[in-house]
Amino acid sequence: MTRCSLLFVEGVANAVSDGSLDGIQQIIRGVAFLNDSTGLTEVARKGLELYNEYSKLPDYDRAGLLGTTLGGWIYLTARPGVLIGALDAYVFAPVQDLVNRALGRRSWKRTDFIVGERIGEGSFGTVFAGALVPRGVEVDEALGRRRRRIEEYEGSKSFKKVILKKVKVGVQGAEECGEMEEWFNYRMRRAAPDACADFLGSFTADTTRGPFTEGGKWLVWKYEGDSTLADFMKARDFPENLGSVLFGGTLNKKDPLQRRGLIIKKIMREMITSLKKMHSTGIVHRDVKPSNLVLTNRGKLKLIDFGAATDLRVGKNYVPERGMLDPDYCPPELFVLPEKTPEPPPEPVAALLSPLIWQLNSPDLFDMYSAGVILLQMASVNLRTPVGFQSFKLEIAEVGYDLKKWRETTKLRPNLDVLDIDRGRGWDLATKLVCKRGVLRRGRLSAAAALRHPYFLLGGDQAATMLSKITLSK
Ligand SMILES: Nc1ncnc2c1ncn2[C@@H]1O[C@H](COP(=O)(O)OP(=O)(O)OP(=O)(O)O)[C@@H](O)[C@H]1O
Repeated sequence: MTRCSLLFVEGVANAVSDGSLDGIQQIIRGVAFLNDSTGLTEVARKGLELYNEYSKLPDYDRAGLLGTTLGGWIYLTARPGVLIGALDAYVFAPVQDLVNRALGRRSWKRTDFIVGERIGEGSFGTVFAGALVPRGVEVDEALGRRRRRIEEYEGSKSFKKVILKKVKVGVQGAEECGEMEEWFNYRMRRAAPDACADFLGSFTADTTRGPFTEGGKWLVWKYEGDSTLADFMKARDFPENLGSVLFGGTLNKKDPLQRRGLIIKKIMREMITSLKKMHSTGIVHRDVKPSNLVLTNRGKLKLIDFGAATDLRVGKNYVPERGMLDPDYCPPELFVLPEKTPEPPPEPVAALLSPLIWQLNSPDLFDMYSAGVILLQMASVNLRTPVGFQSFKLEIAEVGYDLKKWRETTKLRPNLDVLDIDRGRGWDLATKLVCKRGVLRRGRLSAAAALRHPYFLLGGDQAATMLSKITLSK
């Protein structure tokens, strides 16, 4: 073992100090020696043989091979990550499936849930609040009592509130959208679980009774919170109404403008951090808006509604010329990829091409425009009214999506003081998100670049969050 470590250390030192190939050979020998001593020699021997073959090559060929391997590695690990994508598809997804089965998450049935009030309806599904029936409890299936029954269970130990989405039956395309949303939720749960609502799985109704239709599919999430960002934004006291959820009482002594600034900054940081995680795995949400950001009781913003999302790592849910569902937050380019981009090829080919597509088109910038519009809306009450928002859309289009020009010419007289504090860093960020793309389809900040913007650097929101945590834990 000591000899093996010595070989290793020497090898690494040589390889690092003079970049010598002998150093690498020495490392392999170290592995071989270790394996010898444990009886597992084969892999290291093969490595050594390969290396010997490689070192016999003329210098020119060696450099070529090294260059190709390095280039291949960079390509395969570049965004959106072909290599990690292959691991995800062939290793992580089957493992997730096994774990779900073991935990019973994939084998839900109709009688596991109590369906409560209807809280929303989209184009392909109807959303209900509900609860998981506590273990060992028989559900009384009498209709009309369901809503009351949720509250009846509320005090019980294993009570768990859920959100149920009923995929519409007999509506064209609804079934396909349901399948897509399920696929994206599983994918997001593997890639960025803290960025989205906790997806519990799905079930198919076995009979037609109450809200259930035989054969109809239902998707289930953990109930993350009572309100979305849109609900908070509708209130007159926004953003103050989020102060205690996000920071406890730590902002109480601050100047009101500074307080509003910190709340908005924290929301932006949460939203853009989630977008960064999602984009780094190749997914573009395509429907980022306040009503698709749910606020948990712990003050975390989570993304919901992946019905319009597209995974450009494998071309999932990408249909050329299909735009965004909600035109209010849609960027001027309308589509994530140029309209002439063809239908995606089969998944493995699409995956291999994805770094190229990503580098050429930066599809993630699509969501970043929506994030910028949300920032403006949070900053100015005039842009939160339906009439004001519609006027904003017309005015910004008229000035070619140049936000600075819009501010000089707008008739809305928006109060954007909260973006002007701290030497106008918030306003500067807004101008770099709400803009047209340049000639190379760039020019708008990506999520990673936005988080490096001075607006977020040394952000007082982080200090206040820490302070609120310390205060709470006392
Ligand atoms: N996990 C969750 N926790 C709490 N509330 C949720 C959750 N998921 C969804 N909701 C609530 O349900 C509403 C509708 O959900 P969702 O946006 O997924 O459905 P939809 O059918 O696409 O509706 P829409 O087209 O109106 O967006 C959300 O606005 C939110 O209020």
